[in-house]
Amino acid sequence: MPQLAFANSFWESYDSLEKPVKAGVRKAMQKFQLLSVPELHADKGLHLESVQNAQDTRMRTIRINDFWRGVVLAPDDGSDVFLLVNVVRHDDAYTWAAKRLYTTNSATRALEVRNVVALEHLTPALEKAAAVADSLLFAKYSDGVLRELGIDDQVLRAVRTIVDEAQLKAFETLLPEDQCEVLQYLAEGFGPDEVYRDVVAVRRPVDAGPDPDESLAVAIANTTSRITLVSGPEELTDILEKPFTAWRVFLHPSQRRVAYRVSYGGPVQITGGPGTGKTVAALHRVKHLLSRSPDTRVLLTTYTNALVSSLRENLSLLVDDDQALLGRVDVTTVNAYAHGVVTHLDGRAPSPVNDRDERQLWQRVVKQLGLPWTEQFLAQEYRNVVLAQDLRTADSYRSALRRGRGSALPSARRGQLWSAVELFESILRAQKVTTHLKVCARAADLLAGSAPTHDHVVVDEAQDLHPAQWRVLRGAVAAGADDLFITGDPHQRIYDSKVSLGSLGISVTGRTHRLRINYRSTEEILVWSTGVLSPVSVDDLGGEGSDTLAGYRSLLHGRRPHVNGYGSEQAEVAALVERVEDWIAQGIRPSEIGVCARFNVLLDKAYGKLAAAGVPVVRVRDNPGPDQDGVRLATMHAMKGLEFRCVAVLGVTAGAVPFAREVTPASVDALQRDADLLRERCLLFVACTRAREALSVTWSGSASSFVPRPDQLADETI
Ligand SMILES: Nc1ncnc2c1ncn2[C@@H]1O[C@H](COP(=O)(O)OP(=O)(O)OP(=O)(O)O)[C@@H](O)[C@H]1O
Repeated sequence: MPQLAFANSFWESYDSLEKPVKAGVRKAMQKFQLLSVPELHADKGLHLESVQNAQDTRMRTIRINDFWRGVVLAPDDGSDVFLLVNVVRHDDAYTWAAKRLYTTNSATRALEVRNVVALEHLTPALEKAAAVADSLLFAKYSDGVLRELGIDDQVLRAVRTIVDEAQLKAFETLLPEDQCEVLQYLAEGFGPDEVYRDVVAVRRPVDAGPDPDESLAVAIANTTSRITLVSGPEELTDILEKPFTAWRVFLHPSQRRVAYRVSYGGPVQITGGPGTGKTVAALHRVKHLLSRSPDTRVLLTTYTNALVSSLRENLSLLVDDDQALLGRVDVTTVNAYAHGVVTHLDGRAPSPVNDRDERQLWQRVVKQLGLPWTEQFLAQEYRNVVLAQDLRTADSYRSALRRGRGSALPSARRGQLWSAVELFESILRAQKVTTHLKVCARAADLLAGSAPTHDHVVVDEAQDLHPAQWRVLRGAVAAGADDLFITGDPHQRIYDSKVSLGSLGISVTGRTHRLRINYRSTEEILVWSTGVLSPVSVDDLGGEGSDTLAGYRSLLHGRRPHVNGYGSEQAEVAALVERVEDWIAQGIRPSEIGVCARFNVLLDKAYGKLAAAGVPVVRVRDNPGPDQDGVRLATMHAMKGLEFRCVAVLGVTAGAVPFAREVTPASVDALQRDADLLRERCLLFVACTRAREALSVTWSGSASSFVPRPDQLADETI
């Protein structure tokens, strides 16, 4: 019996097919499970036929129905795996198939595909232009070096014509995948050794022999990041009937390497820009950890309740709803976990106040003691120094290094400030309430005196955790191998937390990894959004240095973001309604559209106008389930971790982004002011990077200074 495999190009086309065509695909695929190879060739219904003038003699098409054909790569070397590569409209199928050539990469040994006709056609003319060009992008790499990295003759010829990154980009859809990735890394300035390590070594089978020309079946088996092999009829039905979620099956080698490494000696940190699949890597790690032993317990944390729900759903998808496995994972926010620990071990549930009440309490303290500071300053000092360093006495506060604070506090002043802390805490006690961070501090104390609750902790959205929350996580698991798996992006820090992981007993030295390929947004959206952050640098996740987005890119392309100012808020909202209606008219479901703003006031207006135009709308804070219809409305903060096909960011005005009230005046604390401004900038970055295909950024009056000017952006977005 033959075997069947599916290429990622197939899934891209399959997902958008109409139901009857999908049924036709399923019927055709079943034949590959039932018939022998000669029977397949003879089957009238399947009509497996070769393609005229095909560059790859193994190309065949099969009949799906009168209008659609499947494109299949059939083995001609005695091996028996058929690869379904695409489903294309009847008339286009033959031309599509005729131009493609599948080859085995000499370095990675994976199967790759190129548009061989386009490459042959373009190269000679480009060679002429290259002969008189001032410089060539890959001139400093010898043929030998490039060949070591898997570049073959035809690609090498094309490579020698490339003058700049824009030309490389134009080649991207034509080049074989692994070779293209090698070239992209080299173009980004990574050295050949790094590229070998990150692109080749992670794919190359450990037992790769000297001969790269093995059978098609072997090459297919080597291509796990782009091809799925189906083992039997049940698996076939299963994967063709469920909505295909590529992330469950195809991991980039860099994702697979971090998620499925058998064991780490201690805490491990995975960073990467928005949409690089950090959450996906965290979910696969949980799956791996669960498989290690039948009674392992895993704590999986994220930042908001909305993200907890989506993590639960996705984990359930990943482990095929296996309740025995799911029963061994606690998915929660750190605050909710800490609350549970305190309730359980103290025997009563704490009552944390919300941020607004906490501010009011500080106001009361300022008034009562006649202090020279604002309530904002005190709240920040309490959060960023006292709770961050877990200072419990006046003496420890007096001698503490106030890292990140820009205002000097001499000893006498510190005494005065400490009396404010004491008064604040005594009011909390008198009212029998507490704060979320104090619940965390209590939980960490309790955990220190009891057994760890879990065998492994996996932390997603780690960038915003406060040291008090890290202490809880540290206490949830015994220090040692595979204790903490941490994913986060310091460019998406939108709350005021500074941490030094090392000082909290979480040393990731030698165990840090970075993901660079964005699977969510188009390159056009990424380039624009990274322009928001380009004037600044951010601290890394562990608080030991700075982080960068070098090498961060997307393989997807689309339209440039729509960026526009309006004369009034009314005009801006009216334009939003039109835009949303336009997206819906293009076939985008309302639930695939996200609309966000800095404040609820503007969202309320957008809600009213959209609803009045007959567009279904829901608020993200009302936790709509995945099946609930309606455009999603959320504040920028609530957009964290979410994604939508289309995103409109409203109200990006000079007065709202940054929001002056959230920015500490320089006269109060200059360092805090810088941190606040950075946080506001990151907030806009987070909001914009939620978009998959279309992004609109608008304002009324004057634009936020964070909106990149055209001259601050790379060429292709202008
Ligand atoms: N290997 C993959 N193949 C296909 N799609 C993927 C892959 N990895 C991630 N994705 C998709 O890319 C999108 C972003 O992934 P994910 O949410 O894990 O990124 P992230 O790095 O956690 O993002 P953010 O930091 O912005 O929250 C999701 O739609 C996810 O399904």
